[in-house]
Amino acid sequence: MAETTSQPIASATQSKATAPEAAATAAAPEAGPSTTGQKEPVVVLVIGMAGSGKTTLMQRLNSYLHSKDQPPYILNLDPAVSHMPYSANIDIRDTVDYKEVMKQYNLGPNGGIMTALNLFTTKFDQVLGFVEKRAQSVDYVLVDTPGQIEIFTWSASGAIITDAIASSLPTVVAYIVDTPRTTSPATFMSNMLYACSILYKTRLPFILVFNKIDVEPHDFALEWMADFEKFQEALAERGRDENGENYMNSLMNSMSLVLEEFYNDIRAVGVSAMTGQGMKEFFAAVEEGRKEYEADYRPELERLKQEKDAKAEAAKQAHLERMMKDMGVDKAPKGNPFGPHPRNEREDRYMDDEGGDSEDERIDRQQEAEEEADDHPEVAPEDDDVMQYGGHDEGMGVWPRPQ
Ligand SMILES: Nc1nc2c(ncn2[C@@H]2O[C@H](COP(=O)(O)OP(=O)(O)OP(=O)(O)O)[C@@H](O)[C@H]2O)c(=O)[nH]1
Repeated sequence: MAETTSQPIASATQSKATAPEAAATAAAPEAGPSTTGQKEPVVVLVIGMAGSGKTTLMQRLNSYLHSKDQPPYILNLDPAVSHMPYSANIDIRDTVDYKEVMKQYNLGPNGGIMTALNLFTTKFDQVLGFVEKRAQSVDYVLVDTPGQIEIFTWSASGAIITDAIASSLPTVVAYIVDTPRTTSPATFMSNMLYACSILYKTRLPFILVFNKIDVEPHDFALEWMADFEKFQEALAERGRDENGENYMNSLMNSMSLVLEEFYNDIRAVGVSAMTGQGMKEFFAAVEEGRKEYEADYRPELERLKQEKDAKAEAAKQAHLERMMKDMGVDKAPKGNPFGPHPRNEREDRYMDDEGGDSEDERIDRQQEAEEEADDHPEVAPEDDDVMQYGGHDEGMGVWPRPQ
């Protein structure tokens, strides 16, 4: 697997902020410290519907960071991207040729992309190794995902990649919205429900990125998110189908609570990947996301890890106990290493001679022996035989005793 150095292809365009998000007040991009005291980059997972502008935004973010002297580390996970206006450090296309995959496995384009991603996932530990090696020298890791959003968000490989990245480095999801195509209330709601489902699936800090604000400012979206009645008014006006039926109303009402909760949880920024508007706000939101990761996600990750370790330990113990039971030693009385079955002669001897007595019994036996010795000092000690043939005693001369 090859690793290359990313280069800015377009020049960075400094822009004025257009949207009055709270994020706008934050400073220029600055990667923060980890709880371990080591510098860690933030991973930005760029996810969005086909055509929302992910690749163009990746290029814009790349050139913006280069202009700030903070070149990012870039991963491209889209095997089907035909034109990539920036160079990635790690590109899935260098590892898997999705067209070849289509041919060999007799698949259509989506199946080819999905299988290519699955194959790449088997190598993802290596990819993560590369990223971790560069963790000290970069502030941002940008990840472009396949255009067919569901291939990444609802596939096993997408989940494995997301979890692997998020358990290794602070990670933020940037959900890209094609703003000009989202002005209809029905499309807006569908897009928000999709974003909501990704938030609840990944549980990662989330940024709604309204792209293409050079064509359509995203004020309407912010208003709908802040004031649900305004959204309902828009829906009443524009949500009718060709027969004049407002088919979305009842669905909207039942979804309203879910979405209100969702809007409370996320931050939204407006950007233009084309002109470079909103970059500062975007990176301020990423910084907030990093803090949220440290405050909420990482402790939860640690807790889950401890829980998993405890479960693994319990499973190990249960396995051991089962094994002991199978061997018949699980209910062995204390001091009897032979288990509950009737003891044979050899085992009896062991128990009587050395292993079977408890500490108290041994002390009693010792006392009895001492009392016996006091009462009958003329009786030689039990081990006298041994002394006769091998030892040396100063008072008694050299052994063996002369006969
Ligand atoms: N006006 C305008 N056009 C944009 C902007 N961002 C992207 N586009 C255009 O939108 C189209 C799609 O952009 P891409 O970057 O290819 O979108 P994508 O999400 O990567 O598309 P897939 O690879 O199909 O998923 C292109 O024609 C871009 O030039 C923007 O901020 N403003």
